[in-house]
Amino acid sequence: MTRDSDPDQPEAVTCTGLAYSFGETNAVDGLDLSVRPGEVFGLLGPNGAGKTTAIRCITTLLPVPAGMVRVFGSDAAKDRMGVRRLLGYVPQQLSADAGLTGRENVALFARVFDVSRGERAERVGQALAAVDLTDAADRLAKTYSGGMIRRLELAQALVSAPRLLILDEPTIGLDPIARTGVWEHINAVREATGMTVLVTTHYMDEADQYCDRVGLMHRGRVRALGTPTELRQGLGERRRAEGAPASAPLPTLEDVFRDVAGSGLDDKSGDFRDVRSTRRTANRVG
Ligand SMILES: Nc1ncnc2c1ncn2[C@@H]1O[C@H](COP(=O)(O)OP(=O)(O)OP(=O)(O)O)[C@@H](O)[C@H]1O
Repeated sequence: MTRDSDPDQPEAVTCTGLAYSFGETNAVDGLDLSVRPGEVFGLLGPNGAGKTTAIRCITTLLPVPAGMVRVFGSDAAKDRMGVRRLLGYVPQQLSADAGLTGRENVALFARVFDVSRGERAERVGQALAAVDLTDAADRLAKTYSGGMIRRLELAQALVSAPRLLILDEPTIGLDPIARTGVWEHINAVREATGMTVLVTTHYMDEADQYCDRVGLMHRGRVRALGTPTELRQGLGERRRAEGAPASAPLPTLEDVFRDVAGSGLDDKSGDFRDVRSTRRTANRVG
């Protein structure tokens, strides 16, 4: 799935030494990150690793107090509107309005993102079709399942035809079938448009299956970077060098993460924020 970079095209995202603190908490602490045009890049990490904060700096929703962020060459600190025009963002929080139909929800985003009046109806229809919601388009969003709502939010982000789609935990709280559905639609749009995708997730199995490259983030920084296979093979080789039998199964991405983050996967998961974000999604389903 990995695409070669075009040397003439700037990186989709470059973060250099990005830092962001909430009071005493260094949420992002010297983040270096590079996302190549056309790839699906997964930013992985436990609760509190700094993923959402980094994403919010990249989307210009938070300022860049230290370091540098560029999106397709545009500086997020100096050209916020220029950066915003390049991206579609699906936040963790609910962005669909339960009291509007699917079509009205997407049309609202088309207006906000300056899709020209003449093109609007067609682009809204295309975005809904891309996520397989044409038949449900004229039903109120409050009648949608959790997976349909996530796909509707995807359509909202896609209606402006972004070069970079940023998704924060797109499948949290969804059942396995709905999770697969969300990913299949992301991939189909990516294949059709060449769009770059930056996604955060806790789900190592999803990252392994769907991401071209992943960055394992822990305590505000990327601690390991590569394709899922490279990272798994790298740990396997290291374990063999340390005496593991050659017949031992290839480590999983979760093994790699535990190796990088120590107990990081366990010590914060299930905390208040984790519960709150899962509940937010659960509320959508109800
Ligand atoms: N608005 C805020 N005020 C104070 N501290 C915050 C705020 N938002 C995040 N933090 C803290 O910053 C750190 C990084 O949080 P962030 O949400 O970026 O992590 P994350 O990796 O996205 O976690 P999650 O997977 O739970 O979304 C955490 O210690 C968190 O408690």
